[in-house]
Amino acid sequence: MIFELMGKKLISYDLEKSSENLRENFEAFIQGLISFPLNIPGTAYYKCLQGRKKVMRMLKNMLEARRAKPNKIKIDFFDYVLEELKQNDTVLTEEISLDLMFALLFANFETTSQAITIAIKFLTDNPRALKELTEEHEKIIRKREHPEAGVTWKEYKSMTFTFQLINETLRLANIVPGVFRKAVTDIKYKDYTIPSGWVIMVCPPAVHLDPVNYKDPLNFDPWRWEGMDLKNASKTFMAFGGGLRFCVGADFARLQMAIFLHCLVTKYKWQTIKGGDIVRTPGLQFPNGFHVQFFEKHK
Ligand code: HEM
Repeated sequence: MIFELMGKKLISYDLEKSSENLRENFEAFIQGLISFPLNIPGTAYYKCLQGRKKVMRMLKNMLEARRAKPNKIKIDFFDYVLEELKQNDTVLTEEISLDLMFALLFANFETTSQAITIAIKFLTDNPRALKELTEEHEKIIRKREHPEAGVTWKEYKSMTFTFQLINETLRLANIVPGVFRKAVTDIKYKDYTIPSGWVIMVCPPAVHLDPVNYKDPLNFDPWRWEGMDLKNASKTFMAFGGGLRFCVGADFARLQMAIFLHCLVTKYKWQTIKGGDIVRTPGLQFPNGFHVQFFEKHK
C-alpha cells in the first residue's frame, strides 16, 4: 500500500502500465543488501545488483521519456527534479537525480510499512497499550465538530501516547540495523584509534537493546517514554540515525504512522490469522509473515 502510494507520488508508477516490476526489483535489492559479496547468478548479492540495475535503467528511461515529452503541469516529484535539472546554477546532475529517486523509493519501501506491521503486532499482544491508544484517538474524535473530518495538525500534535508508542515500536523494530560514517580524521576512543578514512558502522540495535539504556529492553513498554523527548535523536535513540544525515523522512514517517494508527484503532478491530513469530536479525522480522484479518468496528 505504502509502496504503491509513494511510487505514484514520486514517479507516477503504475504496475499495470509498466514493463518493469519495481517492487520485485527493490525486494531483490533489499534481500541482498547485507550479503556475502559473491557476484554470480543465483546469489543474493547478484540479485541485489541486478535489482538496482533494473530500477536505475527504468528511472533513466523515464527521465529520457519525460525530457522528450514533459508533463504540462507537474504531477509528481520527478517533474520537480526535472525542472531543477534545467536550472543553470543547480548542483543536481542527472546521475545524482537518478540516485535520489532510487534512494527515496528505497527509503520509503520497507521502513514505514515494517514499522506499521510491527506496531500492529505489539498492539495485538498488548491489550493495555491498545486500550490507551484507542482512548487517545476516540477522545480526539469526540472533541471534533464533525467526527468524519480528517485529522488536523492540532490533533496530530496532541497524540502524546501515540508518539510514545511509535518510539517504542521503532526502538524494538530496529528497521535500519546499521548506519555508516567515515572518519575524516584519526579518532581516539578509549584505548583505540579509528584511523582517518575508515568507515564506521554504527549499530542502533546495540544501543536500543542495551539494558543500561532501557530497563527490560525486550519488553514493549510505550510508557517508558513518558516525559521524554519524543522527536530528536540522542545517544540512546537513533532509529532515524542522527546528526547531519538524520533521516529526511522521519517527520513524514511519524505522520504516516500516526494517521494509520488513528484510522486503525477508531475504525477497525482485527485478529491474527497466522504467523507473527518474531526473529531478530538484529532488525525485527516475521519469518512466517504476520497475517491479520480486519473487521469494521461499527458494523
Ligand atoms: C520508520 C521509517 C523510517 C526509518 C526507521 C528510517 C531510518 C533512517 C535511518 C536510520 C537513516 C540513516 C540516517 C543516518 O545515517 O544517520 C535514514 C536516512 C534516510 N531516510 Fe529514512 N527512515 C524511515 C523513513 C523514511 C522515509 C519515509 C523517507 C522518505 C520520504 C526516508 C528518507 C531517507 C533518506 C533520503 C535518507 C538519507 C539521508 C541522508 O543521507 O542525508 N526515510 N533513514
